[in-house]
Amino acid sequence: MNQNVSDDIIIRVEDLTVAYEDKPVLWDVELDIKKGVLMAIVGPNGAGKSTLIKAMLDLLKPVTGEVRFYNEKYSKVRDKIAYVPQRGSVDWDFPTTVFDVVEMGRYGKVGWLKKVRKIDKEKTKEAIHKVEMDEFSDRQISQLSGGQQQRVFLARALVQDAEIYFMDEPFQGVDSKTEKSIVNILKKLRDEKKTVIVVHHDLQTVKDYFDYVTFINVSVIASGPVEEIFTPENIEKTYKSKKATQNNGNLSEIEKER
Ligand SMILES: Nc1ncnc2c1ncn2[C@@H]1O[C@H](COP(=O)(O)OP(=O)(O)OP(=O)(O)O)[C@@H](O)[C@H]1O
Repeated sequence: MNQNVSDDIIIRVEDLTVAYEDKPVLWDVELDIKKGVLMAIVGPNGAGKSTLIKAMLDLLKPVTGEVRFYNEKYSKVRDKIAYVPQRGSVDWDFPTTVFDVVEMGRYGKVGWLKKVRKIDKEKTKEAIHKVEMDEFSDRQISQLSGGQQQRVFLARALVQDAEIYFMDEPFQGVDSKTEKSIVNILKKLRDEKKTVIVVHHDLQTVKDYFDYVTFINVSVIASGPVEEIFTPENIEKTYKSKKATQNNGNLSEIEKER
């Protein structure tokens, strides 16, 4: 293999199969991701998009396969990786302020029991400013709109100064102004040579927002530059496949189908 090409690849997913109980939701996923891409992960409901991200971040144990970042296990490089989970996965009634939630993003750098330094406060303020939430800094998180919650999540990821960002549906439930400003932040990260991987729902905006796309429906259907891969054929293959909807079988039944 061309040395430069392989050097470019910073995330490698090999032969990844993930099941809940004995129901497989990802099957033999193979995926290479290059440094500096802004990539959408696209596929129908239940296709396994969130599961893929969670398995990559060691939040789920795969049946088979492995994921490597910079040729290392996730546990070795976790401080280089930031994750924005789905907004709905968090208890927004927890009594805490915007500033405190964003500052928590620094704990990976500070250590839980150490004192937050001046630099951490400054970085927190800077991230809140980037997502245009300055005036809400002292507000309780229970008193935010959906779009504002999403901005807080984003700031919490930005404050980590990571190299790789995973985001699970960052545009869900936000207005178009917030969506545009989030897209601008993602593009800026890409321009700074960060790698940004986003679970995304809206096929209409893939071409405008992203430069790489991965189509997934239980397995990877296609992955690569948007201009090459975002074709009607691949969209049809991904969305017409009944894999995700019919996939009620167990591991051995799926194996028979192959
Ligand atoms: N904790 C769980 N236990 C059992 N099954 C689960 C669990 N989480 C997800 N699933 C199932 O796994 C499949 C893939 O779910 P996943 O959330 O990864 O899909 P997705 O592509 O992100 O879907 P969506 O676009 O609807 O968010 C679905 O059939 C879902 O019902």
